[in-house]
Amino acid sequence: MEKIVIATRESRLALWQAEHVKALLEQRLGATVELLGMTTRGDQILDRTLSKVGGKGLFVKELETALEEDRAQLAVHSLKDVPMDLPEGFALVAILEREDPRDAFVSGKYANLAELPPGALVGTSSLRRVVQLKNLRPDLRIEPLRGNLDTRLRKLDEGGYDAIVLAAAGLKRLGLGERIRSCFALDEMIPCAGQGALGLEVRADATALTQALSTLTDAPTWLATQAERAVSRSLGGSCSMPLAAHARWQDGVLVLDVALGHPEQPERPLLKARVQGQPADEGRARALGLQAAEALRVQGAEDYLRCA
Ligand SMILES: NCc1[nH]cc(CCC(=O)O)c1CC(=O)O
Repeated sequence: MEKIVIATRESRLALWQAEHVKALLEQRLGATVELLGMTTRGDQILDRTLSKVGGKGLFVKELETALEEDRAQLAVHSLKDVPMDLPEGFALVAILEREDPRDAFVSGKYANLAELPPGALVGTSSLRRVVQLKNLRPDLRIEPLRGNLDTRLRKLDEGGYDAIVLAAAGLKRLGLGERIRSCFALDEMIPCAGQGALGLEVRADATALTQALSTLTDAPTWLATQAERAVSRSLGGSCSMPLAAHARWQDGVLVLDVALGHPEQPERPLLKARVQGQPADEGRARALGLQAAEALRVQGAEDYLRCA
């Protein structure tokens, strides 16, 4: 196989993930691999919430341009940052085994959410986390928090917040696991679709590379994330939608938990559903996702989504 160039964002987490995939390609495929670091629009815009400036696609577009121009052959993404439908000409060809998918509670003074005093200030810019936090603790004040992981931790340490909520996977990958005071249970703070998993994207016409990379896919993660992403896709998935979808394997059964909050009135009740099944292939995993989306519609999801 010829040399593979991986296009990657330059945040510490993105570089870690690209290096991780580089090592995997070298070990498992005997490939020669180089990294091409680049800055995306999503990395540059730090003063506004992502949902207001164009959503998930902001982190992947520059990488796709590099693939298009053949400056790189592979893009490594946090799956949760990848739009539900890729632009024409690109394909998600492998999904690697998932890290811890949970959200983490990070704080100097407090060990968990229950310990926070009334009216405490929590930092997060994710609408999904906002609606679930409000549902668990209506008294909390929640303020925006953006930037890469190091920036967010610094803002906490400088005293800007009583606590912040971050993906456990990112912290663990960067060796910052000791900053986690506690993890939320998977059904009280349901992760977003794809959280903790890595997705490999190539040009749709890269047949040989697609074949080689597909051997790296972790089948249980692939099926679980297909179910999760189908929920988002069905409901018109975007960053401006406070949607949580997480599927986990329990004794051979895939249990999919979903929750939807109101994007402008986070205090409105969460719509929640759980569906389960034993999908043997991608199509049936997606069908499980559609079933969960339908369960949310029955509860009035359309009404919540109208203003999004
Ligand atoms: N939205 C940014 C982002 N994209 C991926 C991760 C962490 C790693 C992962 O979930 O795979 C994070 C940080 C966070 O949400 O706290």
